Amino acid sequence: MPFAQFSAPVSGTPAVNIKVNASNVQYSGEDIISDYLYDKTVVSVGPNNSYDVVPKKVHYQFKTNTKVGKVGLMLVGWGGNNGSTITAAVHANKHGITWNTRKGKRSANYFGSVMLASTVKLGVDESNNAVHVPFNSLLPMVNPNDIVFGGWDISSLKLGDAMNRAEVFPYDFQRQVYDYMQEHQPLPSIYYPDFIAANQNERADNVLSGSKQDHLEQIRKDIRDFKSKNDLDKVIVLWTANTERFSDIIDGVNDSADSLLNSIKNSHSEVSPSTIFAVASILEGSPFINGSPQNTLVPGVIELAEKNRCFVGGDDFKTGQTKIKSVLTEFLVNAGIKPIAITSYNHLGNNDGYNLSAPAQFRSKEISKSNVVDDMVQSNSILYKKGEHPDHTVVIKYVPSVGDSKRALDEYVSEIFMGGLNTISIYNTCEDSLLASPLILDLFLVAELMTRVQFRSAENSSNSIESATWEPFHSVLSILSYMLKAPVVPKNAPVINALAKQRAAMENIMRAFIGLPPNNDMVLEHCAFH
Ligand SMILES: NC(=O)c1ccc[n+]([C@@H]2O[C@H](COP(=O)([O-])OP(=O)(O)OC[C@H]3O[C@@H](n4cnc5c(N)ncnc54)[C@H](O)[C@@H]3O)[C@@H](O)[C@H]2O)c1
Ligand SMILES: O=P([O-])([O-])O[C@@H]1[C@@H](O)[C@H](O)[C@@H](O)[C@H](O)[C@@H]1O
Repeated sequence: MPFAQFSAPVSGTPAVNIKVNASNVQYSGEDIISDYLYDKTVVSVGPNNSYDVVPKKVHYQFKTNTKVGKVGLMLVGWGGNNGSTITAAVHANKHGITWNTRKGKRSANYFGSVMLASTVKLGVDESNNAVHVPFNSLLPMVNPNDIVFGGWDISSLKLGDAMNRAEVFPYDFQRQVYDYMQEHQPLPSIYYPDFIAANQNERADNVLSGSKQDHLEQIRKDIRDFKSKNDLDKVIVLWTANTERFSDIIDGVNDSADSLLNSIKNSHSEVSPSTIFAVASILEGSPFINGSPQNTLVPGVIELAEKNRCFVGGDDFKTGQTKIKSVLTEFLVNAGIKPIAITSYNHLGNNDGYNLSAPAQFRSKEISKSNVVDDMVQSNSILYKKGEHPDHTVVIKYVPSVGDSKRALDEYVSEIFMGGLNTISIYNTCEDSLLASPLILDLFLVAELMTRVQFRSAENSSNSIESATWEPFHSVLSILSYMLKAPVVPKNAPVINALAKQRAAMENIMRAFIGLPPNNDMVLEHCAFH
């Protein structure tokens, strides 16, 4: 069977054509079917700290459809810094735009996207040297240059003017993409002032009237119209609008799918705009991803997604200060060093910072930024007693003059050998939107891939795997965790924030889809004398 040409990574590197020649992998029509033995080590802790360890192999089969199709991405908050930045960047990559800066000519790229600008070790060559390939070449993925953008904003600015307002790109770049961007007009959106900072009112000139049910039906219609107008095979909806306050979780209001749908019908005040977008997306069969910290994915949304076998993911893009925290804390704790204080301060001057200058919106961000060390701390009972954790403080200040060029200052104080103390201080100028917007692509690309994957397992059955039914992954896409500060996971699943573990999970799951074992870096080939 001629092998499907996977989409080339668009940053100018040549297309990579991976074909796995093994008895456990079949290329059948449009599908890649892999037979996979999942290694699981079951541990039983007995008396006197005795650990009984049983290695197990669980049989899975994965089926990945290789037909990518034409896919749309609808951004909520399209006219914001992230939304306008990613749209402009895709236009620039698509049209090969270069621009002049004080440091010389610059070309479009996708740096900062783990799928498009990072590599994975595929295996070793005949001399046992590692062979690395672009992450997105492991499986067929959307070429980002082909993404059809759409979306909503409570601000009516067209995307060219929104890009100008964002002040992220230099003039020589903006002038070259302006006309492409002005073709994009955000659709009117849902605006409930109670959920975002009052200071956002000044830009809210593009809002829907009517009841919450009217809003739900309008957003659903917008998704349908966008899909048919652009002749799309599927649409993914991603929230990159302002941070909302948390919604109270109330029995009978948003604790179940039925109660949530009923609350929307009754225009209950506790149903947020982002939750209505999530419900609309799910009812239209479009995956919904939350790039902000608020609890959009209330229990009613999760249940609705599960009932409709539709994907949801979130929360809050993990970009600069928090991404480093999820690496540094893992390094310290795994080195047997005990962080006792983590102080994260940052100031920024963009509209996100303006919105976060309000207490309720800051609280949402404080929560998502504060829980990121929990799994690493809880993994080491030598350093931390049960319930013990480092002092962890998050401060965010709004300083208009720095604009999108957020400044992050962090201090890590740790207990080291024999009562010593170690202090690590970091000053990080994170260009907020240039770090966050590539993650919009990663969330989109991985979520889209997952819509084409089914699996079956015989783990909890005495029947053969062939008699098991193919099913999609759980609706809550925890595989997206690497891109998110506060990963939402299926009920009873562990929350993993350690960045290296998150990346390894994403890589090894995709390797399993093409029948390859997990990467382990043991390099035993190089351990012999001869
Ligand atoms: N580095 C980053 O930029 C970064 C990192 C992590 C998370 N985030 C989060 O991503 C989100 C967007 O960040 P940004 O810098 O683009 O912010 P932004 O303020 O520039 O953009 C948000 C946009 O959403 C619009 N908006 C607000 N409410 C809306 C609604 N109900 N419907 C449609 N549009 C609405 C606003 O008009 C604005 O254009 C924020 O929640 C932010 O906290 C940003
Ligand atoms: O860089 P990071 O910590 O991942 O995330 C950022 C925060 O540091 C910043 O305070 C906030 O304004 C941005 O929206 C973003 O959330």
